[in-house]
Order: sequence, then C-alpha cells, then structure tokens
Amino acid sequence: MPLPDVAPPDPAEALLHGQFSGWSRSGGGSSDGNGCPNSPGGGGAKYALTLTHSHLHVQRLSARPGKEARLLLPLAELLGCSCPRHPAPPLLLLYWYPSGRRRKGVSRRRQVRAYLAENRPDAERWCAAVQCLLRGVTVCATTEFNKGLLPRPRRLLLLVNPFSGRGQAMQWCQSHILPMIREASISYNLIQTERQNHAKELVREISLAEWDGIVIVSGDGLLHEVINGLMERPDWEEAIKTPVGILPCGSGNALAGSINHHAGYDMCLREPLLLNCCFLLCRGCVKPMDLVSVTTSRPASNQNGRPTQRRLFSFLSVAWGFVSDVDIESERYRGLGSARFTLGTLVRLASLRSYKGRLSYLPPTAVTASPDSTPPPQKRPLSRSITEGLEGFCRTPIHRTVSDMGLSEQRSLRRDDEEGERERQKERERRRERRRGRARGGGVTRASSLAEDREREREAEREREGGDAQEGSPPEGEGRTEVGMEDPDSDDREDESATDGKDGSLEDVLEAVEASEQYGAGTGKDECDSCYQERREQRKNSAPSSQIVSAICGPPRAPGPQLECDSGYCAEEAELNGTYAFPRQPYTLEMRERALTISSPFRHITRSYKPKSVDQNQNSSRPRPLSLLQSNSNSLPPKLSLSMSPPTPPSSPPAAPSLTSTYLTPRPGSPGSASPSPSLRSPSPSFTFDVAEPAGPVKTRTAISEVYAPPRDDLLPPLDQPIPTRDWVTVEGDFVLVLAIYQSHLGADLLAAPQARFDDGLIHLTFVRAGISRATLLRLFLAMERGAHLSLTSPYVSHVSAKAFRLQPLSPRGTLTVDGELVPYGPLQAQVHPSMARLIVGDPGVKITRL
Ligand SMILES: Nc1ncnc2c1ncn2[C@@H]1O[C@H](COP(=O)(O)OP(=O)(O)OP(=O)(O)O)[C@@H](O)[C@H]1O
Repeated sequence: MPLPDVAPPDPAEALLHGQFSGWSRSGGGSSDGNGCPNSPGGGGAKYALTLTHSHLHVQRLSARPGKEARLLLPLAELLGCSCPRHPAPPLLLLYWYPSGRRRKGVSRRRQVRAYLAENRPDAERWCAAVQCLLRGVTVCATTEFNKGLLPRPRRLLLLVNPFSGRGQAMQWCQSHILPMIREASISYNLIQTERQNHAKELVREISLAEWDGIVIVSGDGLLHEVINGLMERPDWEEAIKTPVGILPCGSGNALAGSINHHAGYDMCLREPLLLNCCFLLCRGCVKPMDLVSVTTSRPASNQNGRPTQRRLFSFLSVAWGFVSDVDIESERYRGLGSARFTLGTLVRLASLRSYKGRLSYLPPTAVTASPDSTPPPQKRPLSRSITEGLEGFCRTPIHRTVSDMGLSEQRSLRRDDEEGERERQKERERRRERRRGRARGGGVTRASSLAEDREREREAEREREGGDAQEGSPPEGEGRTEVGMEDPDSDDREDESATDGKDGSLEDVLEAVEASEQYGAGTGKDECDSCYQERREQRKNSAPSSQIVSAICGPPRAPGPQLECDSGYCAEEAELNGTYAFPRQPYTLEMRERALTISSPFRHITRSYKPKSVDQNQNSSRPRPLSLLQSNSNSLPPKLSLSMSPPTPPSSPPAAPSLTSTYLTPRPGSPGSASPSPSLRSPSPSFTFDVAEPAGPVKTRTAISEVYAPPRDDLLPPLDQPIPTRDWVTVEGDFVLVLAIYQSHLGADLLAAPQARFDDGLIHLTFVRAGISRATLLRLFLAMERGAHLSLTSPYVSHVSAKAFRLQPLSPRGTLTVDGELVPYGPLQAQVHPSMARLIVGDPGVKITRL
C-alpha cells in the first residue's frame, strides 16, 4: 500500500540496507514462470530496501510516472518471507497481508512482493533477517544474519472437522489455510476427524511435546472436545498449557469472533473472518484463557437413588432456555451457515417459552482469593461464609453436613456420625419444606439443596399426574410456557393474545416466519412437542457421527477419569443425545483395530486427498470425507504403525493410555527421542508459541504423575449440597433464558459480553425473566450484534458477573448446552478457573478497521 508521506528511514535504525531489482513473471528476467502477481515492477526498476525493527522501507530509485517513490511495509502486516531454491532466481518473496474493506467487513488480503537480489547469499541473508524479526529473535545492526539464528520451525497439529458449518472446511484448508501456514514457515500435520470424539481421543493420547499448538479447523464444538481431551490426561496440568487455536469453519464461530474482536478488527464472517484468524494464528502470540469447570447432573433414575454427575471443561458458554433452544433446534437449517441462528431466533421468538428454575451465583467481590493464584491448603473449609451461611439456613452444626468440603477442625469427628447427622438433617429439612408447601411464590431468594428440589419435583409430579389423569390434559406443556401470558403455569400455549397487541408489525413478521416454518417442516404447533421429543433422541451432527459410531466405533469408550458413570445414567444419556453413549456390546480388539486403521490420522498420505472406499464407511449413506493425514512437517516419521493393547473396559479406571502408536513417539535420533516413554514427556510450562526458541532439543521433559487429580472447584459445594446463603445471590422464577459466557462473542456476529477478556477470571451472566415481550427480546439480540445490549434497559433483563454459579432447572424438560454442545438436562454448576488454558490470538489489539 503506497503511503503518500512516507518518511525515509532513520539510518541509525537500519538493520540491513541493499539494492534490489523489480521482478515479475511478465517483466522479470525469469523464464520459469515463478512470478508473482503483485511484485513491484518489471525487470529494470531498481529499489533500495531498508529493514528496521518495525518496517521494511522500499525506495524506488528509478522514477515512474504515477507511482509512489516510497513504500512502507509494516512488519506487523507481514506473514512471512522466503527465498526460493535454485534454479529459481535469487528472489526475496514477501507475503504481505494488509487489511482492506470487503463486502462482509474489513479483512486481510494477500499480496506477494518479489525483489530480485544480486546474488543468492544476499537474498538468503535478507530472508533470514526478516524471519528473525518475525520470530522475535533479538537482533541489532551488527548481527550477521543467517539461517542458523532462526529457531526451529513451529509445528502445528491441525484438526479438521469436514462437516462443520456448511462443510467447507477442507476446501478452505486448500484454498486459504495451508498456503498461509506454509508462507509463515510453519510445519503442520493435518488430521480430519471422522466422528464425534475423535479429536478428544487423539489429544488424550498424543505426545504433546511434538507440537507447539493444536489448531481446530472447525466450529467451537471441536475445540470443546480438544480442551476436554487435554483435561482428561493424567498430565492435564501441563497438557492444558499447550496453545490452542481456532480457524473458523463452523456456523457459530464464537471464539474466532472473540479473537477477531480482540485483535481490533471489525466484525466479519466467513472467509474474511477465516483470513483474519489465520493471519493472527500465523503471527502466533499466545494469551492465557480462562476455563470453566462445569458439573452436570441428572436426577436419580437408578435403583440406588443417587444422582449421577459428570464434570467437563468449557471455554465459551453455558446456555439454558432461548439460546440453547435456538442452537439445537436450528441444526436443521445448518445449510444456511451462520444465518441458521437468525432463522432459529425468529422461529423460537414466534413461540416463546419460559422455564422455571433457580439461578444462584457468586459475585466476584465476594471472592477473596482466586483458587489458582493461591491454591488452598488441602481439606480446608470451602469458605467461611459458606459454613456461616449454611448455619443460618439450617440452624444445625452445618460443618458436619458439608464435611466433604473439609473442615479441618472437625476432621476428628467420626465419619458415620457425620453421615448420620447429615441424613437426619436432610430429613428434618424435607419435613420442614413440605410444611412450607408450595405456597412459596416465585422470585424467592434463598438457598436450598437439590435433594429438596427433587423431593418437591416428585411431589409436584405426583400431583400433576393425578390432575392430568382427571382433566385428561397432556403434560407436555408443563414448564415450557408462553411468555407474556397472565398465568405462567398455564399449559395453554396456543393463547398468545397477551403479547400479540404489544409487538405490532413485528408480530406480522413473526407470524409469517412461523407459518413458513410450519409449511417447511410439515409440522404444526402441536408437532413442536414431537420435534422436542425427537431432539432428545438425536444429537448434533447425528447423521455422520452416529453412522460412524455405530458402524465403526461400536467399541465402548472408557469414561473420562473424573466421570462417575453408572449404567442407568449412561443408558439415559444415550437416549438423550448420544453424546455420552457407551455402547453395550463388547469391544473387541478387532473392532478397535479397524476403527484406528480407518481413522487414518496415522496413515501417511503425501499431499494428496485420497478418497476413502465405500466399505470403509460401512452403512454410510452419504459421501464421506476423505481420510487424511497431510503434513509438511519433517518432524514425523514417514510411515506410521500402531501397536495395540487390549481395550480397557469402560468401567475400569483410566490408568495409563492403552493405545500406543509410533507416531506418538519421537523419531529415533530426533531431539526428543532420548525420553524413555512418550507418556513421560510434556511441554515445558515456560514454552510459548510466539517466543523465539533456539534450534535444538524440543522441550525439557518433566516426569508426570499417572494419578489423575483434576482441579478442585473450591468455590462450590458438591452439587447435591445446598449453596451458602452468604455472599451468594439466588434468583428463582420463570426464565426465558440464562446465558453464562466467558468470551466476548456468542457467535461471530454476536458481541454478547463486550467487557469480557480471555483471562478476566469472570463468568458473565445474562438472564432474561418471563414477561419480556418478543419485541424487546428481538431488540436485545439485534443490539447484541453491536454489543449495545448492555445499555438496553428492561426490568426483565439482568447482566451480572460471577466467579461461580449454580443453575437448577425446575421445569421437567428443557435444553442445556455447554459450548454449544448438548448436555444432560438437570442441575448444573460451574466455577471459573482463571488462565488455565492458552489461546493463540496473534498480535494484541492494534485497531485496524479503516484504511
Ligand atoms: N467427522 C465428524 N463427523 C461427525 N461429527 C463430527 C466429526 N468431527 C467432529 N464432529 C462433531 O461435530 C460437532 C460439531 O462440530 P463443530 O462445533 O466444530 O461444528 P459446527 O457445529 O458446524 O460449528 P458451530 O459450533 O460453530 O456451529 C462436535 O460435537 C464434534 O464433536
């Protein structure tokens, strides 16, 4: 980009200075066709190049009418440079990505500039100098630039979900991603995922020391898998420090939107967003990112009457109500790309639901110490306030009832005394609660235990069943009431007159959308309930993944190390969405072998997409993606073989990984090969993706414990214990939505929490209560596109920050999502773990929105 008033460089700042000739395919002295469309000019034009720490100054020596004599290339806009090998002429190729306005927002565009050096050593010296600056190597004017100064090339593991978004991920890999990664001199291995949880299984087992980063080429769902795969490793503390990146090919792309926003770019979608994120990825700066530990639960359904719990780690959001409904229900419009959410929003607005529930949260001011900054001593009380709060609530020595939070002064108490007391107290509470009955109104602020809730729900259920049997009304409408109606408990969801008058012309639009939806889907309003039922049976992306899982991966997958899974729970979950389905048939070695062979990340395919034969995707009715391991990395063995050990039964505790593969181990003679076992190697905590590292041994290895000890949620009591009344705030009533988000964006075009930072240690809660009109709700989402919704005042909308929260749905049915993925419906609680992961975000925020 020529700048009219470019000042000449200060000679004192110059690192290199030299003369080059212009070069282009048409006008240059090359006959091999190795030209560049944007090179500075034909043969004959002379240029003086000066390299400083921040810029490359280009001065045209021979004047040319109508052309600027000076050009300033900021190194911040340079992706990389190269010097093509002999017999190509001694060229210095610069890959420049200035930002420019596009139809769909501002994004980067590629320009290659080529300068012909007098000889090859000159070209190589310049190339080394530019690369040193891009990699952050400390240099000065007296530095003798050569390739030896450069750190080893960075290595990325690219995981591509070919079905994400509109199914363009592989196409975009070829057209944009891989060329840019090569230009940035990054080595990579590319693996296509072939089924749900494939990425999770991979990252659980690979040798992470081989990689400088794991990059997801997909939507947010695949990153969710990777984060949880890393957290399920015995060496999770090291593993989760592996930088992760995302290249947006999904339909929501919330994290990519947040990264784009953090870099200072205007909101954009699709390819412009991809180019921005790919540029930032190649630049490579890493930032700490908060993770949120989420514990989900389902009410007791098995004979022992215990609720079952599951813990997972989230980087983006927890949603209940409107947002999760739209996310899951709009799956059917996947072909529309991100527009599916717009349509889904309109459809859901047309038949707005509300859900009964209780939301409790711990505001940040109430927390004295972050669990990560000063790890609490073992078995300390959860917090003093909790004990006090519980005492106030239960009027009994509550420290006994919360003994597994650890009350050190009470450790000497006999365990069975404590348990007996806890049981007696629960029983007293239950009786007291029954006496209070259902007279208690909505919006009550208090703490209570899930046991009470379940008891109340069971009672309510019994009453309802009795009532329904008498009145003959179906129970479907329970708990999902239309907003705006007088009686939120009413089942008469057809009656929307209460809001009809309010919304005016918006209603016409909504009715039109609703009518077209009914026409398109062939369902009427009543059939919404059957769709709802259906949704419980299916899962996101069910077609491809369920086919593969059933045809190829019948083997049970061992539950995560922290997973408490009894058979009843698993069966129920399989029915719910399949996410946690553990197939019941025995898992033979042959099946495991077949799955792994077909999974083919371990196959070496040299830069060609090899189509898979149909029989590899048994029962697959749709064309399957190509199995692929594509690599330009020199660091991996060309031929990969697997050695298998018998599968671990799902119920057995996850000890050392049962699968080993030679691709997991360093190549013999490679820098890391001295390490005795891949499982003993982990990235050094001090390693950063962007910090220059001299060539040599990959990383220092530390021995890791095989005992899995996941991080503790020390701000939260166990899910079946009451939350404290002190410091916690509880809101109970009818909600249209509850959204907990920890990134700025909910989708690439939804700035849901403008104040959020990757590592602010906060959960940003938005909740909308029943009674809001559709017009206001629509206005809220429209304002969210600009991040202006926080200033929209409505008595029904609240925005708060928290360190932890608990959500107790009291409606019998609904949808809960974590990072956009369906989780079992039931009580859930979450706590933020500040800066636990690391995210590749590129250069920090230089505002580039206009030319
Ligand atoms: N090859 C595959 N076949 C089927 N499902 C897959 C495959 N690879 C990954 N998945 C699963 O697909 C789900 C959705 O993936 P992802 O979120 O990345 O894309 P998306 O839904 O299109 O994007 P977004 O979340 O932004 O809308 C994830 O749960 C992931 O586990």
